[in-house]
Amino acid sequence: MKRVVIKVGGALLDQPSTITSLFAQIKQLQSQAQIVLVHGGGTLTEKLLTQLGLTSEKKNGLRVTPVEHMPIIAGTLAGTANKVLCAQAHTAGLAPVGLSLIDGNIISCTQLDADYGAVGVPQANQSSLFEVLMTNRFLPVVSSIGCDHAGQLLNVNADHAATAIAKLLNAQLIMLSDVAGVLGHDDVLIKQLDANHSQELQQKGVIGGGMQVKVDAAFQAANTLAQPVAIASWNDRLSDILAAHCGTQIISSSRLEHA
Ligand SMILES: Nc1ncnc2c1ncn2[C@@H]1O[C@H](COP(=O)(O)OP(=O)(O)O)[C@@H](O)[C@H]1O
Ligand SMILES: CC(=O)N[C@@H](CCC(=O)OP(=O)(O)O)C(=O)O
Repeated sequence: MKRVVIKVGGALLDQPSTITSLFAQIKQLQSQAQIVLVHGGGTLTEKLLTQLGLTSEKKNGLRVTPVEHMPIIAGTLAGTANKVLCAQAHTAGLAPVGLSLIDGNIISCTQLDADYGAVGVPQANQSSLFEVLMTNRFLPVVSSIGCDHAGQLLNVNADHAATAIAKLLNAQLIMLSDVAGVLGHDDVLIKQLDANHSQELQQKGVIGGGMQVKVDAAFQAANTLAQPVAIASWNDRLSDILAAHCGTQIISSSRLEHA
């Protein structure tokens, strides 16, 4: 059966009707595909850190994470964000199983760089837990909290986590966010984006912040999987995204060479 990894940004948590619609579509899609949902929670994390009087800086789109912030970040991502989504999936008649990257040794992580603190770089590791769950029609709902060899909790960007999971499962990857896809000059939606065009737009600052991280992660996945990755809006229909009728298709280098 075809496999699809769907990544949703954490701002989705503020859109209850969109969550309801998305889970209804996931339920339908489960008859044709094995699905894993990977989620972020950046906005929720930011809100709680601010409420606690802590400042949080982003560097190249990644949250610099002092080790002492990790209990709060693990709480929002693997706790609140994960459980709210699982509860909504349950209400939609799905059978969610909330996981982090640590569970079942799905993804191994190393620390990115001391300058970023407890930020992890994820790598595909072991798929057996996913196989068991998906074969039995459970919906894995995965947060981007990982750990290193020594057991230190790490904050992994959720786009990076989704890419590692798509590679692990050799799955089609769909990244859903609060925009129609990658926007070019004058905010016009780019339907197909190749590496050269992306580099040009990044240099001009047209693609920036969180979208830069997402696009780079999508290229990594597209190149490894040798198939396009979709970046689209969570208001688009999943069937339309899978048919490449909306959003941006991130095109792998190998596709270009063979085009
Ligand atoms: N060229 C671009 N096209 C679309 N969005 C962009 C672009 N450049 C920067 N962005 C910003 O990136 C955001 C999406 O990234 P991010 O907030 O990290 O998403 P998510 O939390 O869903 O992973 C958009 O809401 C937009 O503000
Ligand atoms: C290292 C890093 O950047 N971690 C992210 C993890 C959450 C995330 O990626 O959430 P979204 O998908 O909603 O942006 C963060 O702390 O915001």
